[in-house]
Amino acid sequence: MEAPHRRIGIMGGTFDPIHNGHLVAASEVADLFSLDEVVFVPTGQPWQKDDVKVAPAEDRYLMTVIATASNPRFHVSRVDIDRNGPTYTVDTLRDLRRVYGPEAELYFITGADALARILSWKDADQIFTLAHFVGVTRPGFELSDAHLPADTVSLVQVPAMAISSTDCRQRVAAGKPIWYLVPDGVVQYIAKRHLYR
Ligand SMILES: Nc1ncnc2c1ncn2[C@@H]1O[C@H](COP(=O)(O)OP(=O)(O)OP(=O)(O)O)[C@@H](O)[C@H]1O
Ligand SMILES: O=C(O)c1ccc[n+]([C@@H]2O[C@H](COP(=O)([O-])O)[C@@H](O)[C@H]2O)c1
Repeated sequence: MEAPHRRIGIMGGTFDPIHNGHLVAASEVADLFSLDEVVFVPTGQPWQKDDVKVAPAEDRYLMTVIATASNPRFHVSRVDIDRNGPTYTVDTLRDLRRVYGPEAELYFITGADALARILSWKDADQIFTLAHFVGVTRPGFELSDAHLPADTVSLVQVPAMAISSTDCRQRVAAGKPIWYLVPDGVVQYIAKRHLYR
């Protein structure tokens, strides 16, 4: 009997830093869609965040590795940080298709805020042909697919985590704790590397 196609979740993000909202969303989608694995893909140059100071890609990559290390189904890909130039999801999906092969089923996970802006992404008309998209709820944002082509996106509810990377960075800058908003190893990595001060 033929082996079933592998189902791969893709969680793209700037992860500056990665927080428990990202991890809960990935874990919940993995369960709901019976994913074999979820690959976290830190951005190289997030062009829509050009006006924001972003931590070095290697720091964001290492924090993502630390945060996902204990979950055997979670992996981290360097495709976006190793590609030169601005990060476009159309490139991410093509690169990961090469990694996982033609038979793999790809599920790209986005929060409600990212999904709302998705038509501003490069080659937005093509990205929906390269993966299935899963939009997840996020406190403070409305989850909708009314602006998107039919049957390309699934909308799912995930446990509400009112956490953002922006808030984590601001808390560190203000000397406030980020324990339990991000994994312990990420708190320690941020302190060790003096990030966000
Ligand atoms: N608390 C959350 N719940 C659900 N999805 C989230 C949450 N935080 C981020 N996401 C989603 O994770 C992906 C990556 O997000 P990103 O790394 O930009 O984090 P962020 O918290 O939105 O960062 P920032 O505050 O710096 O903009 C996006 O699709 C985003 O919508
Ligand atoms: O392809 C694009 O043009 C594009 C524009 C903005 C964001 N994205 C992707 O959306 C994901 C979340 O991005 P961000 O900036 O909210 O951290 C991440 O995988 C980005 O590469 C993609």
